[in-house]
Amino acid sequence: MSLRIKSITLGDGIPRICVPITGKSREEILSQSEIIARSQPDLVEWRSDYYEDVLKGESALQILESLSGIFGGIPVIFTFRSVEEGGNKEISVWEYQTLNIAVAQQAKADLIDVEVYRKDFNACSMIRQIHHLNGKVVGSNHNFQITYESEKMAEILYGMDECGADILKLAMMPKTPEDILRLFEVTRQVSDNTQKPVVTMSMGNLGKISRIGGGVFGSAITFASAVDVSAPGQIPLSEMRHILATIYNSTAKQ
Ligand SMILES: O=C1C[C@@](O)(C(=O)O)C[C@@H](O)[C@@H]1O
Repeated sequence: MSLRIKSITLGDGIPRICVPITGKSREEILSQSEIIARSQPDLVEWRSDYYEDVLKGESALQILESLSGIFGGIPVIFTFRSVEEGGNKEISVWEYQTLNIAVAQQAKADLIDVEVYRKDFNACSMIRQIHHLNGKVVGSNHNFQITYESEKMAEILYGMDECGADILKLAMMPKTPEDILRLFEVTRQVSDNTQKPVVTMSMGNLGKISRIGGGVFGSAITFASAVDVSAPGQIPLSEMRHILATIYNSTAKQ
């Protein structure tokens, strides 16, 4: 059920807070990171698809080298989010594979996000390659329009598990409060039936309750903003800390 990454434990009942880095240039990424590091979140996610030079030579690896220095003991997730799943930059399957494998080889990122249901892409094989390089994987899937039927959501999460992902993550957009209830139900069911941490969120304003309450149903990470949001509905880090401390009676840093 729980997974240890550096000094943090995921999946022990208290959600950990992950803050995204969304700078467009090297300068912006590093200055955001300095600010974020000062607020000491549990994890950070570098959303490399925001970075204008991400696909140029070794630029992404150079940024990761700097981030590992800035964040020290705070785990860093490397994510390239494709346009199809709500990201900012087009990337071919070949470029996506090359980039993620280069990041795994470099071994500066603690987790690599892999879009398990990307079209014409063998995610299971990529996950095996990343594991071979001693990397760890966040399997992910997103829909910014709708919330799938419950069965489909469960299938997606179990499919990531079968494929070998170390963390199973699903982000949906709710149209009704019932959509959020269904996401909670699936989160509870899947997290009870897998050894892996499950991470789910309902996005947008309506879905904010899932970012706060998802941990009660088994979601292991919640994303909060320190400088900029990387998805609709993210709550500022300082507010999130207070709310989580109240709900989970945790000793999380304030
Ligand atoms: O998968 C996720 C979750 C997310 O989409 C959210 O809704 O908080 C934010 C993304 O940056 C991250 O990669």
